[in-house]
Amino acid sequence: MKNVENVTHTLDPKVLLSVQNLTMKFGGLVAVDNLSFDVKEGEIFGLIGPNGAGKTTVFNCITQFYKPTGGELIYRDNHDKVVKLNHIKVHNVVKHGIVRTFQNVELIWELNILENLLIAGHTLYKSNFFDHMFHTPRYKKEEKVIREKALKVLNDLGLTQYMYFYPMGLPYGVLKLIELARTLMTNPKLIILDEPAAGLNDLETEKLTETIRKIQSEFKCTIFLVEHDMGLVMKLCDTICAISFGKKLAIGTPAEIKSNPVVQEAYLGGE
Ligand SMILES: Nc1ncnc2c1ncn2[C@@H]1O[C@H](COP(=O)(O)OP(=O)(O)OP(=O)(O)O)[C@@H](O)[C@H]1O
Repeated sequence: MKNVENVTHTLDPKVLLSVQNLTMKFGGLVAVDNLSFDVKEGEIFGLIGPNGAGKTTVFNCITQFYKPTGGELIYRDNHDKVVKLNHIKVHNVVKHGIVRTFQNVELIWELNILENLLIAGHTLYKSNFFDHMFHTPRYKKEEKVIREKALKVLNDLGLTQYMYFYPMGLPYGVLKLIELARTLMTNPKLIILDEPAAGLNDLETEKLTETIRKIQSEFKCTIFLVEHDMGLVMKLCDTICAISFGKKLAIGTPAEIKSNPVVQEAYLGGE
């Protein structure tokens, strides 16, 4: 029998992820309703909408945490292979170059920052249990490569000074940057950020904006974010898709979305 994870599909060369007629129902509730949009390779794409609009559900469908009720998610992976994410198992999504952060900081509090990054890099290991048990040359070589990568990522994001600190007690803004650093350990193509600026002050938000831009340009990643801070979304995103009750209201540049009367109505209720 053919393995469905290996079936190839077609996709416009400029597009990294194509969300096609995505629908997610929870019993009688339609959280995402026949939603379609494309995320272009290398862009910063924002998904916005009022509370309960279905934004997190879209994320959860892309990462296969939820299996969509309907529609297709077509994606060009880090081996340039076009795959249908619906066929990928949730634990294999990261191997295709998709990584996400959550609304709350999700670091391992018992490990220092460097160790947190090393753990995140484990998906890159090719060595097996035997290699790990007996610290074989293959294991030692991989350890060295992953450690060098972690040190480089920390340096590139200006976080080297925190390398041996434990997360507890570090400023929230720094923890958010460390989460971003951690996502880079899996060599991602698509980074999904769930409300990255939530809980940050203005200065921290400014630093976060800079770091996201750096990740886009220097690490050549595509960024897909959900964010309630409209200032940040308008400043950072190349393309914005606005949704309400799981349906698409509009898609376009920040200026187009800002001046769209349907989007204004959904946010302000026509006031
Ligand atoms: N696992 C679930 N079971 C049942 N209903 C759910 C589940 N997950 C989400 N929902 C419902 O789906 C709808 C969309 O929720 P979702 O969390 O995707 O919205 P959101 O746009 O991310 O909201 P917020 O901005 O408040 O985070 C809501 O009505 C929510 O209650």
